[in-house]
Amino acid sequence: MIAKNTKIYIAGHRGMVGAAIWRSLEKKGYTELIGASSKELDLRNQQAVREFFQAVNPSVVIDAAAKVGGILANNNYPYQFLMDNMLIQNNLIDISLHTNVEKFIFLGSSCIYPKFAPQPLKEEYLLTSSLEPTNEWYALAKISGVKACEAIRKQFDRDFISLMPTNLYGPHDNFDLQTSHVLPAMIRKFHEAAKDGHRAVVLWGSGTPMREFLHVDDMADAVTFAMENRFEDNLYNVGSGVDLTIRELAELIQKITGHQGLISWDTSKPDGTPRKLMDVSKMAEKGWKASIELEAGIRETYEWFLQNIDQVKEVKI
Ligand SMILES: NC(=O)C1=CN([C@@H]2O[C@H](COP(=O)(O)OP(=O)(O)OC[C@H]3O[C@@H](n4cnc5c(N)ncnc54)[C@H](OP(=O)(O)O)[C@@H]3O)[C@@H](O)[C@H]2O)C=CC1
Ligand SMILES: C[C@H]1O[C@H](OP(=O)(O)OP(=O)(O)OC[C@H]2O[C@@H](n3cnc4c(=O)[nH]c(N)nc43)[C@H](O)[C@@H]2O)[C@@H](O)[C@@H](O)C1=O
Repeated sequence: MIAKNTKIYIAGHRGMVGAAIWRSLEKKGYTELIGASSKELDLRNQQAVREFFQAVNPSVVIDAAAKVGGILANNNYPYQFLMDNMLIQNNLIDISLHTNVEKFIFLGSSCIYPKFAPQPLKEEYLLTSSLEPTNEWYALAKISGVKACEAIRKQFDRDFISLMPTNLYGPHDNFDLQTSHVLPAMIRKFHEAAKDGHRAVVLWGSGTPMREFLHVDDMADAVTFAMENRFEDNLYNVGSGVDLTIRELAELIQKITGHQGLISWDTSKPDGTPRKLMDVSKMAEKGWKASIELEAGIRETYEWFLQNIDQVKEVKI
């Protein structure tokens, strides 16, 4: 049982996931939420992180801060995706081990699993064969974060755990067409093409890869659940357990946005992993499952996009 006045530091609280975790914890009555923007605290700076922890002394740390992007950004900026993520997570994990942090939640990604692993992806498939090249840098950083938390559990018996989210979407996503993930990119592309006389929309790759999507409010709910319950293992997948092809996703978003033009596929862009459906039975056994259905979640995200169209986030690397 965690007291409602426990000091909870959400690293990356202005990001899509961090903001959703903040909303979820606030709704549940937690009163001592702590956040700092990257301008206020650059988590790559170890000394600054130490001073921040000395000042705020959190009991719970949720690491939702990372260099994040879609397939092209991952492929184009391997060094930043590897190094920024290792620096951020290493500083947070190490200072949390050496201070009074009682619970640490690390967020990884489904891309940590091997490119051709059997489907659905079970937690035990980690490190059984090679990674997908477009995001192996990011995946390696995330794997080292998972292993650091596992080492701390094993050696010091501290409650450090890792949640592996599938592809996420929702309010406050990144809508920059060069750096975003596929779902916000499609919302923007179809919306703008519909407004522009229903011109053709150009999408990337072949359209055949399959992806699983989870609404960020479900993700935040899973993080809150993991914070409030003791988990015996280190690693838990978090997903909806359902996937579809990129082409099917395009048709769904085309319908939701009312676009009536053609779709063409730019096959000079990478497809990435052919499929990465999570096995979510371990979280289900603990008592958590997703509740937001994909079409309803995209409709809500599209509404949010329309209402925030002049100020949607566009992340540059
Ligand atoms: N989006 C997705 O589909 C998925 C996300 N995840 C994981 O979820 C977590 C959150 O992702 P998401 O919310 O989508 O990403 P966002 O890009 O929306 O948010 C990332 C946050 O990290 C912060 N941040 C980045 N670099 C630094 C830094 N050097 N110092 C301090 N803060 C920094 C940013 O702070 P600021 O805004 O102040 O600059 C931002 O708030 C990440 O760990 C990601 O790997 C996992 C799977 C899928
Ligand atoms: C969450 C996950 O996200 C990344 O992996 P990804 O799932 O491959 O990323 P994505 O969402 O950008 O693409 C999914 C699929 O969709 C296709 N696609 C079509 N048209 C557009 C398009 O317009 N934009 C984008 N971005 N993709 C498109 C694209 O070609 C690909 O086949 C990781 O690098 C890593 O960061 C990670 O962990």
